[in-house]
Amino acid sequence: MDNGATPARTAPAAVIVAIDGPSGTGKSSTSKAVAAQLGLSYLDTGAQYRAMTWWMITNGVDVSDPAAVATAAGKPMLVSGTDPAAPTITVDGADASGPIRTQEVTSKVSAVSAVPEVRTVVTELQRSIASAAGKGIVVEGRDIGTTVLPDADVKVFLTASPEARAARRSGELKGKEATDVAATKDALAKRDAADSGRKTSPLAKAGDAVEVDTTDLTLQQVIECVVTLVEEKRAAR
Ligand SMILES: Nc1ncnc2c1ncn2[C@@H]1O[C@H](COP(=O)(O)OP(=O)(O)OP(=O)(O)O)[C@@H](O)[C@H]1O
Ligand SMILES: Nc1ccn([C@H]2C[C@H](O)[C@@H](COP(=O)(O)O)O2)c(=O)n1
Repeated sequence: MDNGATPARTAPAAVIVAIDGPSGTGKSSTSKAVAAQLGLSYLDTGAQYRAMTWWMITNGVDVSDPAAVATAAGKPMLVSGTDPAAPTITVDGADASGPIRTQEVTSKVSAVSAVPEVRTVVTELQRSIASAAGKGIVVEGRDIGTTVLPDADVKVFLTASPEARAARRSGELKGKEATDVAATKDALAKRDAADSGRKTSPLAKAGDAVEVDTTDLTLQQVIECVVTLVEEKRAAR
């Protein structure tokens, strides 16, 4: 600009970050912290599938019957709040953040989320939330980089050894439900097998995702790694 005028400042383009991986690899903790640090929105897509499952259970839908689940898939109204400091999820206006974390929902969510009609409804919702996030968003789940947001700017696939994941989860559950590491490891393995083995958008690493093994990393190190990937991407634009 050579006319002496101050160049107009343009807002940085929205950045879309997809974080996928098996259960207990640190997706939620990492995604929330990265979003908060970078001023982005945050979406927990697992919470949406859990909310759908909770609605099915409380409305008497037989979750072992894919046809019944498919018929009901469009009925609940799911709303996700995307503030990383206080993410929320409501179903038909009711706060579902507590009920979706019960053992019953955890044991049934893989069956419900395997039903293609459920995935169609939830995927559409996820895309509309991502496209409305003005500054950008960190979206975590199982199929974000492969299916929901295949054009995401940054894709990360988190992994960790089964032992590390079970130990992390057992630590969380102490005094509440199960505390047995072996049982937790078993339950995680079962859920991962179901999530990876389903036909429609299974848990998978996108070809262009950066894989980060978090087994021997602290949560802070994982957060820094993802923040760096996002900053590098922004700098290269
Ligand atoms: N790198 C890490 N080192 C140690 N503990 C960690 C690390 N990352 C996450 N954790 C802890 O592990 C537990 C599981 O993490 P988190 O809920 O973020 O995983 P997740 O991948 O989102 O799991 P899920 O898919 O089941 O929701 C939490 O208690 C979290 O604090
Ligand atoms: N994008 C996603 C996110 C989650 N799911 C399913 C599979 C998980 O077992 C379940 C609960 O997720 P979590 O809260 O453990 O992250 O939801 C999926 O199919 N696709």
